[in-house]
Amino acid sequence: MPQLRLGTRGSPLALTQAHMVRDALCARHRMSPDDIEIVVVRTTGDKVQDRALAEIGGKALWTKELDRALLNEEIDFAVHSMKDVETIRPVDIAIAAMLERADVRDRIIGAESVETLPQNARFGTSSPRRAAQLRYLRPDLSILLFRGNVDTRLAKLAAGEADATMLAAAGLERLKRPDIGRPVPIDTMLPAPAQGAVGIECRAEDAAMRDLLAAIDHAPTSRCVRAERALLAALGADCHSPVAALATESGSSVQMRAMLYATDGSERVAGDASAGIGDTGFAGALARDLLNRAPPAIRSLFAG
Ligand SMILES: NCc1[nH]cc(CCC(=O)O)c1CC(=O)O
Repeated sequence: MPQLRLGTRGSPLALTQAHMVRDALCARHRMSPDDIEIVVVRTTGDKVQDRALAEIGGKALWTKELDRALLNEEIDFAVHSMKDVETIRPVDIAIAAMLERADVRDRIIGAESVETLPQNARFGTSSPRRAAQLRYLRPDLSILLFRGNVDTRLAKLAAGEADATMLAAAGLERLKRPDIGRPVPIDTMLPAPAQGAVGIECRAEDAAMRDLLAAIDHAPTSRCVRAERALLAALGADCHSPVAALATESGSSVQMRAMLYATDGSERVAGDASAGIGDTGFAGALARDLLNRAPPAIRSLFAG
């Protein structure tokens, strides 16, 4: 009899991540996999595949249905790619743990590098961040809307719908396809905030669940991803904003690099900051610094 119900989206990547979380809990708490039932919940983002996400309007495309299942006690905890989790969460839902972050880079598929893409190549992506970064570096490219899960996008590429695309290395690794494409250096494409991190949420009041999950939390990942999310919050940004940010820890300090782009990639503003580990204010300060220096075309994108 399963005692805990784990909610997840049904994509192959989401299911893989759900199994990683189940394995981590079993290893840590000496539970058996039979104790954790995996419950697939279909989200709006899964149902609507043919339009740009920004166009669908509405928020919480990847989480709303899972949030509802959590609050209705149909599931006890939910697994997400932290990159897809809204900046502002319902107060009665807690991000209780994160697994150790994987490779944070993007991988380019269909070309060796951004620099060596043929002139005027067709680049498939539906990420406003990737589109803006590519337009900034390579204004000649034509950017095409490319949605769907990892396999769908690879199939579209194979069918010649675009010359190249980009996917997160973390997703490819978890799907056991780590050799597809080439990694793009961080200096060329700074990743999305929270890229590569898997997060686990539960009801804020569920102290027993929070304790179980806290035991599998990877603290450096949690701190870095929370700092990146604090930057987004201070910017008034969400996962559809053309923002790149990466926090990393070394020794007793944390560094963050961040970039804001104009949607058309015509301009960008970059900044970095460092602080002692555990500093909670430095990301907000970096956000304000970026907004102060941002040209109007960028500042107008952010509500912060
Ligand atoms: N927005 C889709 C999404 N959300 C998380 C990942 C990959 C895994 C991760 O970054 O943690 C992806 C696919 C991609 O960007 O290639």
